[in-house]
Amino acid sequence: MKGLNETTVIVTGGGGGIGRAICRRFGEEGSRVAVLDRDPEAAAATVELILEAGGSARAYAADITDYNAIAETLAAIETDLGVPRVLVNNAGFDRFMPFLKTEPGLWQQLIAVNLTGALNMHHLVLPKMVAAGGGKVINIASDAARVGSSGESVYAACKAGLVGFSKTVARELATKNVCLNVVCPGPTDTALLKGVAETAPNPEKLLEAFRNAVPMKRLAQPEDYPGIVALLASDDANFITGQVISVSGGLTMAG
Ligand SMILES: NC(=O)c1ccc[n+]([C@@H]2O[C@H](COP(=O)([O-])OP(=O)(O)OC[C@H]3O[C@@H](n4cnc5c(N)ncnc54)[C@H](O)[C@@H]3O)[C@@H](O)[C@H]2O)c1
Ligand SMILES: CC(C)C1=CC=C(C(=O)O)[C@@H](O)[C@H]1O
Repeated sequence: MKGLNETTVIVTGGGGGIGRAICRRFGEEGSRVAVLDRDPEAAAATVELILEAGGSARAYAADITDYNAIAETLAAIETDLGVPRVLVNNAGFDRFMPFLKTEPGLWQQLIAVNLTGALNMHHLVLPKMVAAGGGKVINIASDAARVGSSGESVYAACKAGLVGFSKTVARELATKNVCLNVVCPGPTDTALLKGVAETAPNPEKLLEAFRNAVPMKRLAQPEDYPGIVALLASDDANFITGQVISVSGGLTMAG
């Protein structure tokens, strides 16, 4: 893809299922990949895979909910790899529970990671992109934000918030050559979905219901996402901003 070779790319949650697949793709494109994750071993394992394949990557252990820690981590990334031109906000987590059974403590945890964490990343990275003359942000939200998902109310609210936030900042920075777009996965075969399913009374029944809700009748695999993320990060997408794209086998068909 145009414009990704020797470009500095940050992927949050780069040690997880979808994040790792995205990191590997940027490695293949010749980007310098900053694999940011609160799980140091997971981040290191992703870096190992990229290096083995001949790419360039470094691991950064940091929690996106901690503004000051992220500021320090970004300073280190800039020193090691250069100013980021691409940011993929992918870190996220969920607990599956009907809203009336949830407690405010869980809401705060979900909001901290899925919404405030992404705000922290934007607030600290976007000024660098503006100063450098441009950049690309790809936010990984969820089809739960677009069609709703029983048991994921607060998570869905955070992801819908991320969609509205992305469109708004896309407008604010449109003349600064900074493009923000959103990719919405549907149910995907990763640790996050397994964790969600395990908290349901009948995990296999829930996974079957997810499969049946998808017109293409399968769960997504992490490898379903890197193509669209790389495209949106590339120079081929220089006139695309504020868009929301579902990659979910037809679960959401939005005009
Ligand atoms: N798996 C699905 O069904 C599904 C569906 C729709 C959207 N998504 C979204 O896709 C993204 C990736 O999910 P996944 O399925 O690969 O999950 P995953 O659990 O496999 O990976 C998530 C990664 O994020 C990291 N992380 C979590 N909180 C963090 C924090 N505070 N700071 C830094 N790192 C943190 C975890 O350590 C993990 O490595 C998430 O935003 C998720 O909401 C997933
Ligand atoms: C809409 C639905 C079947 C769905 C979308 C997204 C998810 C997510 O984890 O973000 C899924 O768990 C699932 O609920």
